[in-house]
Amino acid sequence: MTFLAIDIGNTRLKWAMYDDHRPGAALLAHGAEFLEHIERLAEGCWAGLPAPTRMLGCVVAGDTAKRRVHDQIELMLGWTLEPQWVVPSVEEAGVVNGYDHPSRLGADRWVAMIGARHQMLQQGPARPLIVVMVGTAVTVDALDAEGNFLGGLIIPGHGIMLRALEGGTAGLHVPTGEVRLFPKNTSDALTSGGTYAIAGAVERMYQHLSQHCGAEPACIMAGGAGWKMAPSMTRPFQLLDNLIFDGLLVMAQRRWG
Ligand SMILES: Nc1ncnc2c1ncn2[C@@H]1O[C@H](COP(=O)(O)OP(=O)(O)O)[C@@H](O)[C@H]1O
Ligand SMILES: CC(C)(COP(=O)(O)O)[C@@H](O)C(=O)NCCC(=O)O
Ligand SMILES: [K+]
Repeated sequence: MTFLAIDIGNTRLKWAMYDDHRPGAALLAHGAEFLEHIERLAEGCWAGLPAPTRMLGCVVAGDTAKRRVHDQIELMLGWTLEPQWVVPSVEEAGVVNGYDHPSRLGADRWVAMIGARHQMLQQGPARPLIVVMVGTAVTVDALDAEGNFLGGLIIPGHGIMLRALEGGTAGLHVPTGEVRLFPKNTSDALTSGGTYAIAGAVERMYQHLSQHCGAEPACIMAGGAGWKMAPSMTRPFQLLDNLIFDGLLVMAQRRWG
């Protein structure tokens, strides 16, 4: 009952193979490729893996990326699975989608919220919840204690912020700096500015949500650049490496039992 989980973001494809399609399944293998290297998967890290029985993925990088992954799956000898991709719905796994147009919500945000709520309920009582994903873009999503997704923020990630500033000015081409409370050079000013812009957005959402719910929210953070944010956060949070995969496992169990 091997299960392949795939998360195609705007920078990298992340994949993980589990021995079953349920939360708590054993991780057999995992990896990440930049999108320009998707064509390496079949001959590279997927070669020699056991054939997965099922596959569930989420993709925000567009249909071309999805088709390129289908091509890699077709190249795999003995793999006969039907790839399935998450489409955000009105309700799934105890999370209610409050977006104006539920299917226009990023599939990665939907999966991450379902994974995060499941994690929280494993650890203790239901609380309001903030889900932060620090990838190409940064998303800060809010759920009340009942599992209603109230809405969320989208802001540029570290890389996009820096490239936008470099592209829009003459004097901001500098190496990466350090995060400082009072930056005294351009490199540190840019690195600190980006980091505190993200931390500040999370702090604001924390205030909105605790005021709205009258309770202190839990905060779960994930994404390739999550570790960069960890020292600069203003509230308690939990950093989860496999949040999207956790969400895909919850959804897979509900689909296939
Ligand atoms: N080892 C790494 N490889 C790639 N990106 C990294 C790495 N460490 C940190 N990052 C940062 O993480 C971001 C990509 O994170 P990821 O979660 O893969 O994004 P996405 O889901 O949007 O593809 C990049 O913008 C980069 O700044
Ligand atoms: C906000 C995102 C670009 C984040 O993408 P990522 O940083 O994970 O590559 C993605 O979730 C997306 O394209 N969302 C669709 C629009 C929305 O969620 O409103
Ligand atoms: K992502």
